[in-house]
Amino acid sequence: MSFFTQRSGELYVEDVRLSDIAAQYGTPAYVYSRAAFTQHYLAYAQALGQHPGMICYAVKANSNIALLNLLARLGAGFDIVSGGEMERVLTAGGDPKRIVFSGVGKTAAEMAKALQMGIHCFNVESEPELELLSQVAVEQGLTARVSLRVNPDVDAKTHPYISTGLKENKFGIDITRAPEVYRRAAELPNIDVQGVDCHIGSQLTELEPFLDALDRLLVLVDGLADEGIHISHLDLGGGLGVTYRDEQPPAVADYMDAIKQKLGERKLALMFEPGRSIAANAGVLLTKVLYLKPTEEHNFAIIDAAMNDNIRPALYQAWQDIRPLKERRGATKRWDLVGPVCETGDFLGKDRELALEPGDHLAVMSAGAYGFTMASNYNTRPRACELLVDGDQVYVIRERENFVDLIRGEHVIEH
Ligand SMILES: Cc1ncc(COP(=O)(O)O)c(C=O)c1O
Ligand SMILES: N[C@@H](CCCC[NH3+])C(=O)O
Repeated sequence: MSFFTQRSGELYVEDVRLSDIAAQYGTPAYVYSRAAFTQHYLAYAQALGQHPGMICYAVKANSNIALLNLLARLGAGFDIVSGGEMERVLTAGGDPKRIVFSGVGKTAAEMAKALQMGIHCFNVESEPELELLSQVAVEQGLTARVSLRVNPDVDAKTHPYISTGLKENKFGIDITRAPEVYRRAAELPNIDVQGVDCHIGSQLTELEPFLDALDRLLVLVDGLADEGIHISHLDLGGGLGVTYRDEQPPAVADYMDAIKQKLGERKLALMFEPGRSIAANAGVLLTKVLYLKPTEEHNFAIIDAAMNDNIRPALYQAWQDIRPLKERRGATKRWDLVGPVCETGDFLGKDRELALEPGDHLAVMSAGAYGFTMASNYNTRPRACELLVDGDQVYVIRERENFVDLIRGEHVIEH
């Protein structure tokens, strides 16, 4: 069910007309639906059901503290990749015992803080990281619960930039070397080996790569058990895809059922780290048409949102639907929707059949994940505001940046 609906030619989020939001708060603006976030998270929690485990929302997808707080209140855990994300989760009232810490470049300071907070597990991505974690844990007089993130060399069949489980990717420990590293982990001081972690990529639309990876993980888990190294949980990714255009990703319940079935008699808790499938279709980016500039080659519609607000089209040639907030009768044309940034790659959509006039408002759909979190200040553009809709209420969950925000911490030198 979508919480972004068309009623009498106007686009709504829950019970609020998006054109009213654009008029009141201005553009560009990210707008999220509380009901959508809730529903997408609960789909995972319900599919996990009574099976031991945790749904750890991947904070990188959308890290606004209001959203983290909503998820924390629903009982979510969190997958973080930096000390900054940990601070966000804690500020939002997340339970440190429900945090897993992923990422290839954790620093000693980040490890120490995470140990002090008593996080659930470190997903360790290399041998030197494992050695450092042990040292830091000894210094702190604490024990680090760990999973090793193994790289199963499985093709996730997604965009190469968001594939993470191939040998050539920087992520994880080659699965063929994993037993050796587990042996080392088992003998290191202040390290408690708990899990096997695997993440093969994002925006996966087929079950097969997940299940192929799981087969390889289970061979590893069984082999380790034979050596007396007992694994109590699996942390499984990649990320289920979403429908941006016509993709048909598996349903969360089917995905999880298939995984549970493969476990057979093994008593393994299950952890998941979904980001996109919770956040993407819970948000849109509102923008306004500034100018129409038809040329011999292209019809450019210059809009007030740009690649600094949403870099996905520029970075991955990602396609996101672009819809008018009010349907306009009249002749349509194929428009390239381009932003004000001085880059040829600054577009949010190309060849979109729309009837446009200057001043019209548009929504870039499916923008709740990897939208605001990847935004920048390029061209000294303030980052957009973020708004959360709950029924007929609109809440400002992040104010639009101003010039003072943009130069904070900069200094001119005296001579
Ligand atoms: C380790 C890890 N966990 C979780 C995620 C979130 O993935 P997604 O947004 O596809 O659900 C990613 C991103 O690919 C990741 O690398
Ligand atoms: N930022 C990417 C996904 C990266 C997933 C994180 N490993 C996107 O927008 O599709």
